[in-house]
Amino acid sequence: MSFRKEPPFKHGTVARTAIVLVNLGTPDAPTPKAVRRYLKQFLSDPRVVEIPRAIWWLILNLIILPFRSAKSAAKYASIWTRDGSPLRVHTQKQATLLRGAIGVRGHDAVRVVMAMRYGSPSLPEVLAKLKEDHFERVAILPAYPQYSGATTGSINDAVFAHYATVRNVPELRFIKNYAGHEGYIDALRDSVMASWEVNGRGEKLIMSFHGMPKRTLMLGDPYHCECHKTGRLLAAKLGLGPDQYMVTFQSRFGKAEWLQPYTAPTLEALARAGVKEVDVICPGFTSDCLETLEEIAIEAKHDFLAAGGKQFNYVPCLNESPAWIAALAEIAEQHIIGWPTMMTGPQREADKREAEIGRAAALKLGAAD
Ligand SMILES: C=CC1=C(C)c2cc3[nH]c(cc4nc(cc5[nH]c(cc1n2)c(C)c5CCC(=O)O)C(CCC(=O)O)=C4C)c(C)c3C=C
Ligand SMILES: [Fe+2]
Ligand SMILES: [Fe+2]
Repeated sequence: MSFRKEPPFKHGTVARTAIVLVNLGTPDAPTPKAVRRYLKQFLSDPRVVEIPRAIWWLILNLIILPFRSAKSAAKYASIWTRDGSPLRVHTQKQATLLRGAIGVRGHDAVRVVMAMRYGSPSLPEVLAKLKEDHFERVAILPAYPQYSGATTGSINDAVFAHYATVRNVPELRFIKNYAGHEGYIDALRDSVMASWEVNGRGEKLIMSFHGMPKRTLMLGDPYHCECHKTGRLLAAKLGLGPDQYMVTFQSRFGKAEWLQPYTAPTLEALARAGVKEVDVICPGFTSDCLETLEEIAIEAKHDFLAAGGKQFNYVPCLNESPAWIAALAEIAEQHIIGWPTMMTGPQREADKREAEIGRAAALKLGAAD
């Protein structure tokens, strides 16, 4: 086994801290070719589809990719922006704003970068660049408030796999979840209240989370529980009783049963039962993306209105909301605690002294020039 080439060792280099904001990933373009490439990588991940590999390879390559790529590309085209895929645009902006917010909190030597689990910028390329720039402490911050094996677990796999190819591995921290973090819940509450102010208040607040196969809940994945925790806390912050909100699950993929109740049929049933106005928020998505902008704000809205509903208020994702950026900074800060994050004079001096001691010891051993 050979390892990646280490950057040239230099005594006196300050060990630095980085935060990597990691999101799912998205195609590079809204074209069948780019969507196919993205879906192939995404859906080949055994954390995402837990079907025996040989059988799944046939289904994926002979059925899903040939048929789904063009259909999904058309959907992506309907939400694409001048700057690219909304998911990537928002995640990049969040990383930049988080850098500012964490700096203001006194951690001015911290670098914040974004990476994608699938597609670009890929985790291996981002982690390799941090290594090149001598970041010796790296915190992995998934863009998912609720843990699932298919999302956060898979990010961790990719980080472990990358560092398995590295000789001098940095110190690492992995943020698992923040489904109940007060700053996150407050930011969601602010979004709902802002929508209420502009659109008025619907009869029910639907909190729609991305689904997962039901089987994963039975096998011990905490995702379902964490979604309900977020839902409960958000409802409490808004003063909603149990009959004023619902937690639902969207984006079912494949034929197996997924977590229930499903978002779209629930909305249609509500419309048929006489509910005229709903508010819909997707708290598990921290950036607007295909699943929120197309599946909810376009498709689900259309279906709700077609079933007799009169007003569908889509509450945008947290995106770059100041309350969310502040929450992200707080979450990150709680996890980099104890790491050097400030470029103070004494810190620099201490680093220099430490480097001199190291260099002297290395010289003695004949391991430095
Ligand atoms: C927020 C958490 C997410 C979980 C949990 C999740 C599980 C999961 N997803 C699929 C299949 C697909 N998801 C797709 C898009 C997509 N999924 C998430 C997030 C979660 N997925 C996001 C943010 C997005 C949008 C990406 C974007 O580019 O905007 C897609 C691709 C789109 C499409 O073709 O419909 C698929 C496929 C599975 C199978 C799964 C759990 C097992
Ligand atoms: Fe998904
Ligand atoms: Fe979808």
